[in-house]
Amino acid sequence: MTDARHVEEIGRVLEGSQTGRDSFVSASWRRCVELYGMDPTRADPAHIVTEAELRDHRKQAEWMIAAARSGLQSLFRQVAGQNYVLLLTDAKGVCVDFFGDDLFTEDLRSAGLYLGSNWSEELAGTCGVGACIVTQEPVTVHQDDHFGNAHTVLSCTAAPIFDSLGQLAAVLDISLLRSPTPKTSQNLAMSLVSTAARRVEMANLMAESPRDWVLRLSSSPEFLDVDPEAAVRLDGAGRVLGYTRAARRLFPDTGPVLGRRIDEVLSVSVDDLPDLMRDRPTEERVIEMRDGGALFGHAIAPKAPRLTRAGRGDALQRGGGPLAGLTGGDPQMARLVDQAERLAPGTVPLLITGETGTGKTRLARAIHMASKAQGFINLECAGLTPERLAQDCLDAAGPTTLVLRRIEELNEQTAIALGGLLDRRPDLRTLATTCLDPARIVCPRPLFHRLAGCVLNVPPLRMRRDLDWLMTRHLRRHAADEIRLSPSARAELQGRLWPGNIRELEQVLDVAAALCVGAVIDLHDLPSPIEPDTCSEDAYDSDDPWGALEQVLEACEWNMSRAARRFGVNRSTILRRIRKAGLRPPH
Ligand SMILES: Nc1ncnc2c1ncn2[C@@H]1O[C@H](COP(=O)(O)OP(=O)(O)OP(=O)(O)O)[C@@H](O)[C@H]1O
Repeated sequence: MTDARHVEEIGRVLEGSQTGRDSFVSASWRRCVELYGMDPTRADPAHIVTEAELRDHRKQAEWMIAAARSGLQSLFRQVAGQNYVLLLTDAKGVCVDFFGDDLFTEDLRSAGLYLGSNWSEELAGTCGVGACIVTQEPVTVHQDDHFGNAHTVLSCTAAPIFDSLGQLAAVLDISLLRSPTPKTSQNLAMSLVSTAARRVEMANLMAESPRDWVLRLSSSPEFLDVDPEAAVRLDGAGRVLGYTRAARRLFPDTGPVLGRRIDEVLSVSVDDLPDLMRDRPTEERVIEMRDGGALFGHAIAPKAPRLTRAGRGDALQRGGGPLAGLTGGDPQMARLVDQAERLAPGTVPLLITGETGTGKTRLARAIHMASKAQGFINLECAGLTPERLAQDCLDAAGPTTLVLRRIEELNEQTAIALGGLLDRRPDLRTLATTCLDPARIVCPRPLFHRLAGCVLNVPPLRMRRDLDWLMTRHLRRHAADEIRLSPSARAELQGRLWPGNIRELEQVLDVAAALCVGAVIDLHDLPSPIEPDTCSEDAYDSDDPWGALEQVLEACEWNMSRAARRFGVNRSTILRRIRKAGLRPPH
């Protein structure tokens, strides 16, 4: 349609004619002229908020950006290569997160499709985001559905995202710079964006609710546990604390639902929740609906106060203890902690291996605390003389833990003296640490075997899945006030290689906490990453970094972009390497 015909059609709609447009489009055109005084012939430039305003918008939408990010990433993966761009706007229409193809950056900028652009109807005229904010429903605003001539090449499909109190929180928009003429060509986009918005609401509700019951609902038993349609959050008395949009539609229309008991709005009571838990087959977890239909329910019980590790059941039953606090659920660390807990009370000498800063000494201390030994001697092997060794050990009587840091640095005389000391003092239990592969430690073999009764390997930070937990815990413990990381700073840190491991992480966070103004550490507050350390050894072999591909992918939960950042390559290289290595993501 030419510009003149578009303007002429808007004129006819204003006079009350039906031109075959969707009614929400005609209504929006009328508002554009009559309420906002807009002129469709004028090609207004995109409305971009200032840097400072954008920071404010992003800050207020921080929780939503964090909840939406992985949903947006997976949606962007689904449409990759098809020229779609994804925008997440806040409830005011300002774009606070953005995914687009770098190849089209210029085109996207000139169409106003980038961070900070304001797509509210009163500024941008009829458009996907604006219409979605007004109608609070998913919409497609296709080509000349747009009010202003500047936007009639675009096709925008947008779905609303609601917070758990039922308020509009954000809009997820998927836009095309060039699209086929029929509007129906965007039906698939509509389905994708609506599904993504539903999942973001679900993720947000789950993240808010660790101490509450969550009842997830689905119309099909097959999808109940994997991709439910709706969810409600309940307190211990069964009162509704929050819900997703789809759940709200299942409740009666009359009056507010928040604070009411679940049995007043659905045919299920708090006492039924245990019967709807995962140990029952999905098809048995039926909830009769008042209209005669049925839904399937999945009740998730409140989490116990803080589960720090995903270890084995029996290990969990042994409870907290000094070792449990070493991991936030990383599977490798959980196994290590489990082994350490079993070995700690005995007298077997342990050799703790791992790159610099991974926490070997910290593990040694925790093992000592979980042991029966009373005395604790902690010695650095570099420069250690036989006299100093003898002197320090003389002072300790009774069962004593002797930590020998960096055993590879022990000189020959001290190694001989250590052998003699261990002969004389059977109550000394050694916990030796090393950055080297045990096979490369130069030390008399008899002594080596006396030190390495069992080898415990501490994983490097880049292989750990509890990086988020470590960051949050360090900030909480060491930074003054309530300092948090912005989503972009967190994403940047998640992508680093951490050659200095936890020690480096702590330093980076301390620097960032000191530099940031206010309570949020942003990207520019982070010091640059340091070069890989020569002590970082075999696990990340610089001759064959791809040998660690599968481990890195697992540590990144198969997030290709994050893995790409860790290797310092782009996503397509990672994909090629995955194919070459014949790896498959876990289901
Ligand atoms: N599990 C953990 N949780 C939190 N902080 C940790 C953990 N492990 C180590 N750290 C912190 O990381 C830093 C380095 O730890 P540690 O000195 O034990 O490393 P290391 O492997 O012995 O290093 P090196 O080999 O260079 O001596 C310390 O500040 C320690 O408190």
